[in-house]
Amino acid sequence: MEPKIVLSNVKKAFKNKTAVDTISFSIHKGEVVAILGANGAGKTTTMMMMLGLLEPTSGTVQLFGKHPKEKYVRERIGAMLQEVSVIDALKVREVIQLFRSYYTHPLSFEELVDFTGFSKDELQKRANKLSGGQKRRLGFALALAGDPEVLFFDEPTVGLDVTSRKIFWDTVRELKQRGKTVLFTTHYLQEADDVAERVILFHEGKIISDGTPKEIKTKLTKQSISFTSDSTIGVEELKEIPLVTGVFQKNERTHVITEHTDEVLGALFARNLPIRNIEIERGRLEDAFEQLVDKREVV
Ligand SMILES: Nc1ncnc2c1ncn2[C@@H]1O[C@H](COP(=O)(O)OP(=O)(O)OP(=O)(O)O)[C@@H](O)[C@H]1O
Repeated sequence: MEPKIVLSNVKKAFKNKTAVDTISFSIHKGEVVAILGANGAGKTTTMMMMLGLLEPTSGTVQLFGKHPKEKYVRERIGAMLQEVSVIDALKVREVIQLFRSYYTHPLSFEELVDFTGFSKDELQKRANKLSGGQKRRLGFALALAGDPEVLFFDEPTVGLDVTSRKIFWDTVRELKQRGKTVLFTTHYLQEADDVAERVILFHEGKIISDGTPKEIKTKLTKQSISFTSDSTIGVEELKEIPLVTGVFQKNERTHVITEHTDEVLGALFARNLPIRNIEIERGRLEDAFEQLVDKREVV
């Protein structure tokens, strides 16, 4: 089956800044994909190019085999961006109905309300009276209004309380069940791990990893032995221990990365190093992420 989204060697440069640097990936029907990265990594710029709101400096973006701006594409995608601007003078109910009217086969009003959890009172509120979280939920309803095949969410849960977050992710799971393709950006590692089956990791405009959360974890988070020490232990000394693949310091703890914890632990003791509070950790996406992007990593 043809991929729904194809980016080929896409680059976006602003005046003196390359926001996205020659990236390529394809996304197929039914995938739920997280674009993960720290602030400024290029996630939003990439999403804007997929939506046809920004043109790449070079390379191509195709949705359904076409340019993102084509009507065929517009009718099949829905998006919720960081800034939700709504028509202030209308009530929530009216905005939702208005958006439904733009599409040939919209989702039913009841379904949209159900998905976004709006109460009767909230539906009567004017859009300009909504809280940040409510606005976001309205943005979600509007993204879904046309019953799109592909959905884009830029930092969807920023500003949502715990309950709204849960409603949102439950809905994304439901959308997946219905065969929808979902792309979302986040810098919450936990969200990517919980919800996405594929994580594309961005760092300084480049893709530095693309795989399942599990693949990322096994690829990157070798086991790590961490400890504290009263006296400074030279990084070089630790790096010299056989089977050690990395050493970094974080929150007063020294982390030694290895796939062979037993042997390395043995070597640490054999050297009589003054280490305390030893912990062995494995495979947290959080750590994988830090290992990838954190300049503090020494090896
Ligand atoms: N219109 C613009 N003009 C100049 N530089 C820009 C523009 N838009 C984005 N940038 C820069 O490009 C880089 C990537 O920005 P982008 O918004 O895509 O990152 P992001 O990963 O989405 O981050 P965030 O989570 O903060 O939204 C940043 O350094 C940003 O300052």
